Amino acid sequence: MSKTFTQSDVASHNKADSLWIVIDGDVYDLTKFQDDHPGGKKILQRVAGKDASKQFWKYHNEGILKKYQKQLQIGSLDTKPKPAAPPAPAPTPKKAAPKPKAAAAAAAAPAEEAEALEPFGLQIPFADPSWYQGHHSPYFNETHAALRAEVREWIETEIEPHITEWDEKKEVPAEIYKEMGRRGYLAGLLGTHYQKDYVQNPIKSVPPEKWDLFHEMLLTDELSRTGSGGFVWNVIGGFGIGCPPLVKFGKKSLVDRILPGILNGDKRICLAITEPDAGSDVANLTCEAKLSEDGKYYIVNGEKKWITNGIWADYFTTAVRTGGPGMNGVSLLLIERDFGGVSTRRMDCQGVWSSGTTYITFEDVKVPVENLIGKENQGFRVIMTNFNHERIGIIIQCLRFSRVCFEESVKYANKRKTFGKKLIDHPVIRLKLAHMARQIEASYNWLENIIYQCQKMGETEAMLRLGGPIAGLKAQATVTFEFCAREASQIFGGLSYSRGGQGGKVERLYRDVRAYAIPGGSEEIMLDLSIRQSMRVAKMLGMKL
Ligand code: HEM
Repeated sequence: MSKTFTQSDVASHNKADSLWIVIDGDVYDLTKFQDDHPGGKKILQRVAGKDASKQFWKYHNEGILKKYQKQLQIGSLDTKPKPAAPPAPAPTPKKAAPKPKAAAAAAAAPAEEAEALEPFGLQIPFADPSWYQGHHSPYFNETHAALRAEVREWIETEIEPHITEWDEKKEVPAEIYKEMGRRGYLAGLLGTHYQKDYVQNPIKSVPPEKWDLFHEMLLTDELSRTGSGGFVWNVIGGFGIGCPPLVKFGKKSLVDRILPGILNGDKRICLAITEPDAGSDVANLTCEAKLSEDGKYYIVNGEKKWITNGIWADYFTTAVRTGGPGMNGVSLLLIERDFGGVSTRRMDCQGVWSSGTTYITFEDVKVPVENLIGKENQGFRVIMTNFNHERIGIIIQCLRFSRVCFEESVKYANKRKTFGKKLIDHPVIRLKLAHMARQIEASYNWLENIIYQCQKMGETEAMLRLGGPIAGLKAQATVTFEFCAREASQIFGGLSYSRGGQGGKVERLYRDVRAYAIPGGSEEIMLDLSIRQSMRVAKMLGMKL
C-alpha cells in the first residue's frame, strides 16, 4: 500500500459520510463498511478520524485484519516506521551455531551431533513443539525447518483467513485440494517414502529422497494449526486413510492407472469401512461382494456410514464381505463412482463440518476383480495395518488442536482484564494453562518416539509392536484435546460460546472433539486394545511374568 497520509488528513475524515481510522499506523476507510460492521456503526463513528488500534485489538484477533485489509486499507501514516522483517515465520531457518561442515551435512548427520535449529514462530512456550523454540531435537533437521516455513506461509496467507467461512459453508473450495496436489503434499502423506514417481510437482522445500515420517508428521501438524478438524479432514481425511491401502497392497496396474490423478489433486479417494451397524467392530461388517459366475466381477450391495469426504470422492476403498462370518471373510475393494450404483448423501454432524461426512449406498455395483486390494478374504489385516496410520494422523491433529487451544488462551489471557488484572495474572487461569501444557508436551514426546519407531521398524513389526502404544496414545491425545478445548472455552467465556470472532477457533474445536474421540477406534476400545495388544505381543516375544 503506497499512499501515505498525515494524522491531520485522517482527522478530517471523522464523520459517518467519510469515516477513516488508523490501526497500527495503517489507514482504513470504513465509510461503506460501517453499515456491515458486526459490532455496529456507532462504535466506529466514535473513533472516526482517530487512532483506534487499542479498541480494535480489544475486540478482534489477527484474522480479521488479514481478511479485510485488501478491501479496506487505503494507505499508511507518514509516521509509520518502515516495515522491519516480519517476526514470524522465519523464512530460511538456519542452524543456531553451525560447526564447520555441519550445516551442509545436517540432514544426514547422526542425531546426537545435530545442533538446535533457529527459533521459529511466535515463541509462546508450549504453543509450538519445543524444537520451534531452539530446543535440541534428535529428529528434526533443516529439511524439516524448510518444510515448516513453506507450509506455515501457505496456511497463514491462503487458508486461515477463510477457515470460518468454509466451516459455516460446510465446504472447502475444490481448488484447495488441487493445490495440495500441485504443491506435492499428497504424495508425502501416505506413511511411506515420498511417492515421487507418481507426481508432476514434488514438494519445493524437501528433496524426495530426504522425505521421512517426521516430514509427514510436521505437514499434518502445520495443516492443523488452522484449528479446524473440518478443514484438515477435507484435504487429507479421506485421502490419508483411503489411499495407503491402494499404494501398499493394490495391483501395480491399478495403482499406475489411478494414483497419479489422486496425488496430483485431480481425483479424490476415501475409506469406506464403517456401517450403520458396524463401527469399531469391523469384523462384523455386512456390505457384501459376490463374485460373478464368470469370475470377472464382484457385485457389491450394502451401506456405509460416517464416511469422510464420501460426497466428493471418485474412489472408495471399501471393506466388503466376500466370505463367511468374522474377520476371515473380509476383503478390500477399490470401488469407482463411475461404475454406477453408488449413491452418496451428506450427513449433518456435530463437528468437522467442512469434511463432508457421508452416507453411502452401493446397489449392484459391478467391480472388476482387478480392483481387489490385497488378497480375497484377507482384507482384515490390511485394514488393521491401515489403522495405525489413521490413528497417528488423529494423534498429530489432536495434539496440535490442543496447542491451538493453549495458544489462543495465552493470547487472550494477556489482553483481557477482569477484576483489575489481566487474566494471565490470576493464578486460577495459569493453573488451567499449566494442566494443558503438561498433557500436550507429555503426549507429543510419546508421539515423537512412536514416529521414530515407525521409521525404523518394518510394516509387519510396526503393526504388531506399535499397535498397542498407538492405541494408547490415541486415547491420550483425544482426552488431552477434550481437556484443552474445555479449559480454553472456560478462559474465553461467552466468546467461545458464540461462533466466529475471537473465541471462534475454540468454539469450533470444542465441536470437533467427538469427531476425534469416537472414530478410528473409540477411547474405550483404544485403552483396552493398548493393553491387550501389548501383552499379546510381549508374550510372543518372551515376556516373563
Ligand atoms: C478495519 C476495521 C474493522 C473491521 C474489519 C472489523 C470487523 C469486525 C468483524 C468481522 C466483527 C465480527 C466478529 C469477529 O469476527 O471478530 C467485528 C466485531 C466487533 N467489532 Fe469490529 N471491525 C473493525 C474495527 C472496529 C473498531 C475500531 C472497533 C471499536 C472501536 C470495533 C468494535 C467491534 C466490536 C465491539 C465487535 C463485537 C465483538 C463481539 O462480538 O464480541 N471494530 N468487527
